Amino acid sequence: MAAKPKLYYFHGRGRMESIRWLLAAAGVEFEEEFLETREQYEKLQKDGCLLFGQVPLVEVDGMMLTQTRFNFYGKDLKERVRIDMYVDGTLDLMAMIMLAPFQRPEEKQETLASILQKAKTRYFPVFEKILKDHGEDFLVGNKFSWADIQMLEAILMVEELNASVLSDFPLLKAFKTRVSNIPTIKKFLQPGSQRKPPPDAHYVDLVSNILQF
Ligand SMILES: N[C@@H](CCC(=O)N[C@@H](CS)C(=O)NCC(=O)O)C(=O)O
Repeated sequence: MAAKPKLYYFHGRGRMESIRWLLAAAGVEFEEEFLETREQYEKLQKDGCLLFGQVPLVEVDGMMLTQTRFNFYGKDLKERVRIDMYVDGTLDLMAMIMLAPFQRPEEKQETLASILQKAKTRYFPVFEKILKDHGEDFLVGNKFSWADIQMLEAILMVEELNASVLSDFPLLKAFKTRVSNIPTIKKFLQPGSQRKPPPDAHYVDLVSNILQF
């Protein structure tokens, strides 16, 4: 049996969390090595594991993968293009939320308010309309895909900023319930899974120290 994929990242969400979501949704078990020191990060670099000198790093069957994306990936090119567009859109939204904790406290509140506004006016209306227009259960091809996994991750991140953010988006609300109840996802959402909590001050300090910014 092939060894479990091994994930190298900080003990927090960041850019690894979407990969954790994807593996969890696929029912793939994985191991994690958490970066706690600058030395661990430098060793990965010295050993040539980090193509662009960056984490996330995923080790699968002896291959060292960065820029990591896995497949839940549509039946043809047209579906894949749509999945890519939706994934990249939600990733832009999530990246803003991901980076906010690294800002100075006086900027942070303003940034979070602006992210929330963008979620409500730029991103969620698009996905609400997609669901309304095709009337299907999932975003692409009436089949559970990477776009759905990441949409749910994004919804939950935005709800951490404002719990009632979906009140004007009934189809997204129903989508959230539907996807959350897929058995592998349901398991990942339960306490004790490898899902990580929102970043706290300790996480922010740790990442800033290891990456030296
Ligand atoms: N496009 C890359 C971006 C990776 C990235 O920005 N990683 C950050 C940590 S979350 C990093 O390693 N920064 C160190 C650096 O760029 O020197 C991906 O998604 O994997």
